[in-house]
Amino acid sequence: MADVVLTAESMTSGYNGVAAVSDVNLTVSAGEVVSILGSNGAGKTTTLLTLAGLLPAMGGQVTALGAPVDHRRPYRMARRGIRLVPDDRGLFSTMTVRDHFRLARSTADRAREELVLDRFPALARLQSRTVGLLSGGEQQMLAIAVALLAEPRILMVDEMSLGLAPLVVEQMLPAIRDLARDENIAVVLVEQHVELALAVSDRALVLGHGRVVLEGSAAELLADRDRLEAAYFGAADSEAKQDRAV
Ligand SMILES: Nc1ncnc2c1ncn2[C@@H]1O[C@H](COP(=O)(O)OP(=O)(O)OP(=O)(O)O)[C@@H](O)[C@H]1O
Repeated sequence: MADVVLTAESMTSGYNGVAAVSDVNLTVSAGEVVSILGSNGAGKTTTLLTLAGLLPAMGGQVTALGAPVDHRRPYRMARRGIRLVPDDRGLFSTMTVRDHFRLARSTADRAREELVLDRFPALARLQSRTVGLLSGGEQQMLAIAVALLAEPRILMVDEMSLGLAPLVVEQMLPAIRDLARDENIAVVLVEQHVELALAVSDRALVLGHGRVVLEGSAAELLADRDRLEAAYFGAADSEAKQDRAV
């Protein structure tokens, strides 16, 4: 049986008591890549933050690595091996690449650092560069490298492709898939690049107005583009029609 490491059951969450996502069900196994897709405002980041324990669920249950996710103890979640790379990458712009590695050293030994640098050799050459002078792709590599130093069992990445050149995204997304397979990490991606995300994912779900409007294996979703587009754009279209009717 697949080693399920993350589950959401009827998960509802949002802000100031108002639900932004409702009734999300999800399971992710070790080594699997699952993408959360959907148009702007659909609820992707809210879902990811709730899965990571950074936002409280208003209803339902989230379980990670066999225990309920507890938003009141984010450090405990991190220690248990859950890492989120936020869409702003969570780096310090005036610190160097080496500083970021040093900061993470309490959780990483030298051998782990070598392994991570093998995956992103560009970072080895950029050790003394401050983050503010790195390209977007290099910053993204660093953000993921810092997360990997902690040997995560669940890695969540929010909009990895944000601000990156398409060619860089085409390199980085397969690197994430390889990571999941090689290190048996469960990966949850929030992505706007639907085709590229599906190309590296095992499964995906599409959110519309905070609800799951379509889900399936990446192969199934790619094989039925009409259905995928209807799910993806349907919510936005109906919203535009309502606006025009006013
Ligand atoms: N801090 C917040 N306070 C109140 N409402 C919020 C907050 N963050 C997001 N929202 C609202 O929750 C809904 C879902 O937002 P969310 O950021 O999860 O969507 P998304 O799918 O990630 O969007 P995008 O692709 O544009 O980043 C939106 O209506 C948004 O306005």
